[in-house]
Amino acid sequence: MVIEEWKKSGIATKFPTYRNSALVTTHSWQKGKREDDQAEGLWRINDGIYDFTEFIDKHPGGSFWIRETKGTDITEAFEAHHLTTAPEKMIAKYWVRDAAEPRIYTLTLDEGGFYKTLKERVRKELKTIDKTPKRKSDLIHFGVLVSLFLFAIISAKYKSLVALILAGVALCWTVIVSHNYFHRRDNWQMYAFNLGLMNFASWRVSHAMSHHIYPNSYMDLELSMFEPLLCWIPNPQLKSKAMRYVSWVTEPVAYALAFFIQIGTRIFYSFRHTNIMYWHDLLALSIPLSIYLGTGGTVGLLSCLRTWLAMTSIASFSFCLIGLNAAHHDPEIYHEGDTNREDRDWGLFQVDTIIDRGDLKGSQFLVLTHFGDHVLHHLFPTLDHGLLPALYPVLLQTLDEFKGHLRECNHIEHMIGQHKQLLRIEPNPKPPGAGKKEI
Ligand code: HEM
Repeated sequence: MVIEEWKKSGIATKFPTYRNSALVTTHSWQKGKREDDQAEGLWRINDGIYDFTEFIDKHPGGSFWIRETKGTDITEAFEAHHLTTAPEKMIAKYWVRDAAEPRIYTLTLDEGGFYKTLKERVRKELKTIDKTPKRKSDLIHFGVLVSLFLFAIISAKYKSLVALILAGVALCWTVIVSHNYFHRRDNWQMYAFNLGLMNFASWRVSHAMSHHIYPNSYMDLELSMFEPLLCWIPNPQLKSKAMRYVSWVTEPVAYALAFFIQIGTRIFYSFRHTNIMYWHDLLALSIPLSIYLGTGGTVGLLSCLRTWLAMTSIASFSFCLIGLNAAHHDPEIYHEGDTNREDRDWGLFQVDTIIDRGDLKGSQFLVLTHFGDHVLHHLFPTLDHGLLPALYPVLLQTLDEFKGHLRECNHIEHMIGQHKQLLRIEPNPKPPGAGKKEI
């Protein structure tokens, strides 16, 4: 089949099927991936087909990861989620046959390449570094979680706008800090992510399996979910001239409604198509309930609901303001259609799709609440953010050896860059890493 020129991906030989669905959801992404991935109904790692059915409930990281990836190519996800060598040794037992067709993904994970070299060094480094920052992350998570409930109650009881804004910001931070936890084996902290009307299980697909593995490409669900409202891919087939400028106006509305749009889409899709709701979606209701009980029933139910919806909207706005301007969108950053780096290493591709927030470095609180240390987080998503700063020396050394660059800028620069990216339709002719802002 001939692929139209604009549909050619820089990281795969196929235009993803899910992009043709009427409504883009985690379910349509997974369904499309099963059709595209040449995994023969089982699990594919490199050119091998494996049957992990027996292992689903035994997986130390939780059954979700294996169950939800059945029928797909998990090569990069498998590599990025394990720092020990144990999983690699275990898979032989589940091998079924060699795959009939070549892999559709063209990024590499070669021995001696950037990612494998860095991972080996990180594995060694982790044996020696101080692990106490992990406990500090737990405390920060607990602190923002408790404060969101306290501010919500105070806001309803005293009709305080300041407390309402603080409740919204605390909710936004709780959601972002909980993201530190849902990338790992199951734990209680990840459930707090759902307080913002989004769902950690859904985000394990759209964020951990899609965005993290294939950032800024056609396979990145976190890009396609915003289209055509906001479109960062520099391609006139995807964004009309009007849409480029209109997006600057619609953007604040999209920010304020993003959390509601997510749950609305999931409810609609569950009714019309396949259920993608979970019991833990109900956790968000603990907020209005706590407001009601915390005010001793003196505030009416309607008022409790109003406070909850208002703080959720503030949280949604703050979340987008932070998240969409955190790392990935700037004309200097690789997006689908731009010129590729010659070295196709998966880890270098991650580095090329990110400019870190330099203004957050040094503060564990700011890093956790603002998606900081983003390059290292993309490369090693299961590591607590508190451990990442200790890994910069090996990262910088390895990047130097493989002609990669760690780039940094501050929040304002990211906001300007993100808006320029919304306007951009010309592919970047320069290979990644060749621009300014290197450190
Ligand atoms: C899509 C594929 C997979 C994903 C996304 C995944 C994800 C994860 C996660 C998140 C953890 C917990 C890490 C932590 O909290 O530190 C984990 C641990 C683990 N997984 Fe997987 N896993 C996958 C496939 C597999 C397979 C196929 C095997 C072996 C047959 C395996 C074996 C293990 C083992 C032994 C651990 C505990 C030791 C370690 O973290 O290295 N996983 N996995």
